[in-house]
Amino acid sequence: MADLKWVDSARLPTRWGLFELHGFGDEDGGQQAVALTMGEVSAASSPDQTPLLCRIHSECLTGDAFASLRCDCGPQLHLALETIAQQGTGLLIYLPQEGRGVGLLNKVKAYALQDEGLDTVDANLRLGLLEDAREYSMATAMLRHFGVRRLRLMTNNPAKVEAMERDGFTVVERIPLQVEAHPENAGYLAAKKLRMGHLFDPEGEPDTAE
Ligand SMILES: Nc1nc2c(ncn2[C@@H]2O[C@H](COP(=O)(O)OP(=O)(O)OP(=O)(O)O)[C@@H](O)[C@H]2O)c(=O)[nH]1
Ligand SMILES: [Zn+2]
Repeated sequence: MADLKWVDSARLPTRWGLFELHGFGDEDGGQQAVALTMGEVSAASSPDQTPLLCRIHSECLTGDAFASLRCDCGPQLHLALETIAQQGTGLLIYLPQEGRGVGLLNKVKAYALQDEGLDTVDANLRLGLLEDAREYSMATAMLRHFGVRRLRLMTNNPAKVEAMERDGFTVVERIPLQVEAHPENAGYLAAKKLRMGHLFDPEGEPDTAE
């Protein structure tokens, strides 16, 4: 369970517009994370609170920073920020849970196994790791800081919706975050759909089914 506290906030101009960057950390500095907001996100925790457009993004160094085509993370991150900017209000939480929570070096090992033919799930299992080791207590701590209870969550992953609901948040709407597929990530996207239950079409058409 994360005991995250707000540390400070600063302006963050981006190509999509001006965001505010909020830093959070625990007492001993062992856990750190940031969130970006645009517009007025804090609201009273009333049952009829206007739901907030949110993205809870899992860190992916290769996709987010190096524009890797092995996954869809970089374009999803950019699309989420663009969508928030278009709507004028929203929150992006950037969680330090590289490699679905198994860490950067394990992800490199998993990629090496995938280069030999395993899919993204079997590669983790072969390494003795969970297929998805993420937990969302840092995200829920940040949502509570902002007073957000009701979300319009940008994700293709039903497990993320369930995790938020389990923690007492209401996901009023799941907004698909589907980006263009490439030959390099087609297998990865198909594995996420078939083996991890992600709600999207690997051919490229958004799947809005709940
Ligand atoms: N272990 C492992 N992690 C991966 C792999 N490819 C991407 N990741 C990590 O997966 C995380 C992103 O998860 P995804 O499964 O792509 O998507 P999601 O966050 O569950 O769902 P969306 O909300 O729709 O993006 C990031 O932390 C990536 O670093 C892989 O092949 N193996
Ligand atoms: Zn990625």
